[in-house]
Amino acid sequence: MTPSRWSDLDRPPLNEAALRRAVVGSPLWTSLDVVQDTGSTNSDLAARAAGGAAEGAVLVAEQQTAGRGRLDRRWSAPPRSGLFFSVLLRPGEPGTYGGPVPVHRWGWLPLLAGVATATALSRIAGVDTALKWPNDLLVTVDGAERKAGGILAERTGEAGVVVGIGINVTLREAELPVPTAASLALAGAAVTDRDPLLRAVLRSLAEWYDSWRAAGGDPADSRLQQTYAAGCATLGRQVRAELPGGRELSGTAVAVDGDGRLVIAGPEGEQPVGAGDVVHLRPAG
Ligand SMILES: Nc1ncnc2c1ncn2[C@@H]1O[C@H](COP(=O)(O)OP(=O)(O)OP(=O)(O)O)[C@@H](O)[C@H]1O
Ligand SMILES: O=C(O)CCCC[C@@H]1SC[C@@H]2NC(=O)N[C@@H]21
Repeated sequence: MTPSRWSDLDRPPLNEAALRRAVVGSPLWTSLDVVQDTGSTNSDLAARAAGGAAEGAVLVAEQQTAGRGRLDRRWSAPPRSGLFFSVLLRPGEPGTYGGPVPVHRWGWLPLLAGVATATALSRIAGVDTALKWPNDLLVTVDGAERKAGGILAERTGEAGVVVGIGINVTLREAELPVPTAASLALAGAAVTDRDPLLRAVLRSLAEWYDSWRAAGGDPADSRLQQTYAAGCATLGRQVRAELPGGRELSGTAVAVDGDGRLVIAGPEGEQPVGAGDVVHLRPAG
């Protein structure tokens, strides 16, 4: 058997038809497509959004050749080794519960996606994840916190946001793109079959998005803020932020505010920083 046949056995394809049956028509999700190979699902879905795609479109790739992370970083992983997908949300359009969500609240969307993913992974795979603000999913492997997933939220048009989620599922140590990365398998996940993992994450995402919208985007009203704070590895830690203009801010991360910004308590008092700023976590201890 050739190596590629081995990896086929190891990493079966997603079952697009079954995923579609399970997901489309359930609350929020209006379409689901699996593509074999593309640059970035975030870029592709943004193009579809510009063409008028409805809220709730889901685009999944078996392989990405130009996966993107926050702050212009790359996201790379071997074909079928994880879940690489994007969803289209339209918080700027009126919804079931009334008017659009005010734009200043949209900073919560990547954090919401982190909470939804962490909740689902804990429930279905028994993996405990911590959230590194704003949107890294950390797992603990041999006592060290390592990144098993990331979220990239990008505005599209006036009313839309594409939320991209990357989760390392079956990557082995030798395949990790950076030594600080990890996978669910390395963290001892009980489930590494990507179909049920994806279904669980999408179900959880729909539930959290629904309650956030029902609360008009106020994270305090929808349990989101307290759930995020409880699962956030950044809070209580020493951080260093690089702000626009080359300024630096060091202090303790004390809260995440109503707009999703990290509040840092430093020598000059408390200051919120946004997801566009670079925040480094100082090692624990
Ligand atoms: N599959 C992947 N899994 C984890 N990280 C990945 C993956 N692909 C690319 N990366 C990139 O590797 C880097 C590692 O993430 P990590 O959070 O450790 O670094 P960082 O954000 O630069 O750290 P810090 O902000 O604490 O200085 C990130 O830039 C991330 O985008
Ligand atoms: O770590 C980060 O900064 C975010 C990584 C986000 C990766 C996902 S994979 C699916 C979607 N498409 C992309 O190009 N990026 C996101």
